[in-house]
Amino acid sequence: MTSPAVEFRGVTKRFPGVVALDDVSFDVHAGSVHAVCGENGAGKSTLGKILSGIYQADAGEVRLEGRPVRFASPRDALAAGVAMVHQELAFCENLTVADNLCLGRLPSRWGFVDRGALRERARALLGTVGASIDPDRPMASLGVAEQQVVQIAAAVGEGAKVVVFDEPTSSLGEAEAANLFRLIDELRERGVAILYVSHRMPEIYRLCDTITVLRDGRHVGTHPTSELDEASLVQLMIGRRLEQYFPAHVSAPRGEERLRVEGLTRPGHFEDVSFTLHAGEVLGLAGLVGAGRSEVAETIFGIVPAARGFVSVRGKRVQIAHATDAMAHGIGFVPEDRKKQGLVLGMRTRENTTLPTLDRLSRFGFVDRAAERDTVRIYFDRLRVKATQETVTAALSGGNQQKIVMAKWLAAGGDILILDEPTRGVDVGAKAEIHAWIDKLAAEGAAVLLISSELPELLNLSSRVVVLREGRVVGELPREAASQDALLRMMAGLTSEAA
Ligand SMILES: Nc1ncnc2c1ncn2[C@@H]1O[C@H](COP(=O)(O)OP(=O)(O)OP(=O)(O)O)[C@@H](O)[C@H]1O
Repeated sequence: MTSPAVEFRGVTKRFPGVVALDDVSFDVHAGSVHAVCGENGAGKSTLGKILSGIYQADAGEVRLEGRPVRFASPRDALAAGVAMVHQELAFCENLTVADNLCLGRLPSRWGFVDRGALRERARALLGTVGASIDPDRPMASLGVAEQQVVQIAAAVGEGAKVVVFDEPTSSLGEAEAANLFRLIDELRERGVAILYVSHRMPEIYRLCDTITVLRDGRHVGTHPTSELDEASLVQLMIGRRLEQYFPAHVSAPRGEERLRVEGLTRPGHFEDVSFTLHAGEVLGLAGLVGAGRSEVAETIFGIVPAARGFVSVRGKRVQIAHATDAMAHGIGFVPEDRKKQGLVLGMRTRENTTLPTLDRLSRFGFVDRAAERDTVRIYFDRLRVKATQETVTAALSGGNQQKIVMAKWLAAGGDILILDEPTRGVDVGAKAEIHAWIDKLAAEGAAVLLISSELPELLNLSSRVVVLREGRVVGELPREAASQDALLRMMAGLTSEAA
């Protein structure tokens, strides 16, 4: 019998104060897509990083086709046939697509790089994954989906036998995700073994043949997908049953107008955007990637000013030139890109959580540390943040960082909340908690503007959905009329522009 493509044997990895992986053993087979599931901080990314040479295990062994391997770097792993597809730019940004695809084996003639041959090789590689990206484009000009396609082409070009994907769809729209799934199916057909880390249930069930669950760094089971239904999977991950993903709505009558946006325009990003947001409602903002949703949110919060248009808060026109102006008007903002806008990664989790709240927690100019700790404890417990209050935020897993951004704005208690992809990268238990929280906030009178690429999330939580396409508002649907299909058609421009 042939050996499995990958065998993890007793793999253990410690970071200061935490055992990220504790004696993990399981096999991954060639020609299969193998999901790795678990709560935030369970050790999923760490496992992928050990396999692809970014981290080294403290104990245990990884075997590739039966042979023990120990990679000192991603380059080592790639040479042995293991590639990782990253969410963030993993390439040299200022080089072209072709340079990046052929790094390490640049074709040369008489001592010079042969640009023509380079371009041809890159084009051929991109062709193998059905992509028609111009090889001369600088990497930095590519969107996330295109960058991933280039990474997959590079992996195929290197003859990778194992490819690790870590939450690859978290920044993709529906169409881009569908394209990625097609490519992953093709990799499987070629006999590649795929390790697939994700929190998104539908895609795990769409793609994966086998599911491994980690909890607190320990292996709690490996099962064929066909033998593990969703409820059992969730129970394995979080150690308890989860009754519902979406809360039963606590209905709140629509109250006074809190926010009005009129003719808001940032040329090249969005044009003439108008809507109102009322107390007690969750207003969904839908659109494809690039439709301008996040840009509108950033402008309302004062991160990038508008060229034209007005914002009114509680019936009065206001000038919001900086985030501090927005906060003074009771606006809170959970941004899409937590690393750039949501968190100071070098700070402790406690400090990040109470940044907007320090005034309230201070007396005579001194922060009341006990009150600060109590506040933080409440939100960390409810969101089940897996870190101490003193942990440096950079050391947290991605999902736990997202929970800190949520905790920060929930603690700040503004009555207008803009949430841009609030559950991105968050595990299923905390996701349900955040959903219930959004619903409760609205029931208690907050006005919530919700941006989410996960349509079920948007549809279940919003009382109305405004649709943006190419920077313009193209329609509005009340909850009763907003089906996934109707929204997708509107987002893609396949329907009349009815309001
Ligand atoms: N470089 C690091 N330094 C210190 N601690 C780390 C580091 N990387 C990970 N950890 C810790 O190891 C544990 C596992 O993290 P890991 O990123 O593997 O989790 P995960 O399952 O991928 O979570 P998520 O779903 O949130 O991405 C966490 O407690 C995390 O804080």
